[in-house]
Amino acid sequence: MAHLTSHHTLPPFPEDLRTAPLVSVSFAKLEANHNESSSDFFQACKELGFFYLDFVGSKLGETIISEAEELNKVQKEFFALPNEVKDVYGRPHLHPFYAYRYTETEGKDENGAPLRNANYNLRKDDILGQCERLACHPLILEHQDLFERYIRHCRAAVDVLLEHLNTHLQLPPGTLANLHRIHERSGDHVRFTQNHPGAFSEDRARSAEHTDFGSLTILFNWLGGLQVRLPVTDEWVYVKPIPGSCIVNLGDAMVKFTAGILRSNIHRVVPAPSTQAHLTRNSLVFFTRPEDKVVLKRLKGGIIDDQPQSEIPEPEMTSHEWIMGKGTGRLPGVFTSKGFEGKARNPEPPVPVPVSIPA
Ligand SMILES: O=C(O)CCC(=O)C(=O)O
Ligand SMILES: [Fe+2]
Repeated sequence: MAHLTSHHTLPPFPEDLRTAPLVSVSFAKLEANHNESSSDFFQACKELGFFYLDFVGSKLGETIISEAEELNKVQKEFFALPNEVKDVYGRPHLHPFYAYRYTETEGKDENGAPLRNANYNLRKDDILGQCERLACHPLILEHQDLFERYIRHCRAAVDVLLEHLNTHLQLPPGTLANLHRIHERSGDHVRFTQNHPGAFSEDRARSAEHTDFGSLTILFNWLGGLQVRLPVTDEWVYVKPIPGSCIVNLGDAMVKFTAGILRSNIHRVVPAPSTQAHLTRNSLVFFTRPEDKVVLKRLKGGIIDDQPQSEIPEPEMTSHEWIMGKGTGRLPGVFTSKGFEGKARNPEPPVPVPVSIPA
């Protein structure tokens, strides 16, 4: 059988490693409104906030997989460019968040320059022509059509998930969809990421701990290195990449909308494990966020109304304010279902210093 993905070209994820018990949900079954799959999906959104979305057998899903493989090639090409070329599209001069950013590692390239762990955030509204476009590298423009298709397809998949959530939460029809209309300005974006091999460092791992701050994240990775902290034991465990599936996780906005019914789980990226540790690691992330103007607060209706009221009043922020605050370090700490955690532990330096890269 032809391989849908390039995972088989890489050394396998180690067999003996403890991994996170992510449930696998068939996207084709969700598209067909299969009841049991929909219940499994909702359970996973409440309990761990992370699950595999198996795209095999879905036309849309398999299209997304092949586009992710194409974009993975594009990102490798981008990161291989000379640093001074990438720096043109860097933060903060381009944009405080939708830009290229990096941290230097101890490793050196063939010219003796420090190797960089980096990411490059590319805004949905730039790619779909919904705002004045930020400058981007010509490679991005060359693949305009691929980016556009990828964003529209990921968004179509996200819309299916939002619809199932809406039903389980017993919200009036279209409530979540109306907070995430693709043609409205939002912080949705594609992220390229690259990390070079390096020894595990407790400090670095800790500074990488984060929750995603939007609604739903569609993540493709090819090597291990992603870890989630298990809700009950607080143990950090690896998430094994599965060919044909993406990893979906929920972000802070979904916790706020549902007064804590849904979970935005803490996670981090550490060096790839043993058999894969010598390889440079890439991941491709599509973040969905609520529309910029949406105020992040509990929604009214359905089973959310049965949730207890929070005793500590939280400041109400728009989605845009929340993203920019979290994305640029003005809102330090990790947001969990209990509120902010570890504020003092992870103070992200303010721009323009290159920073470690939370979502
Ligand atoms: O690289 C990964 O596997 C996860 C990346 C991630 O969590 C993020 O960019 O928010
Ligand atoms: Fe993340």
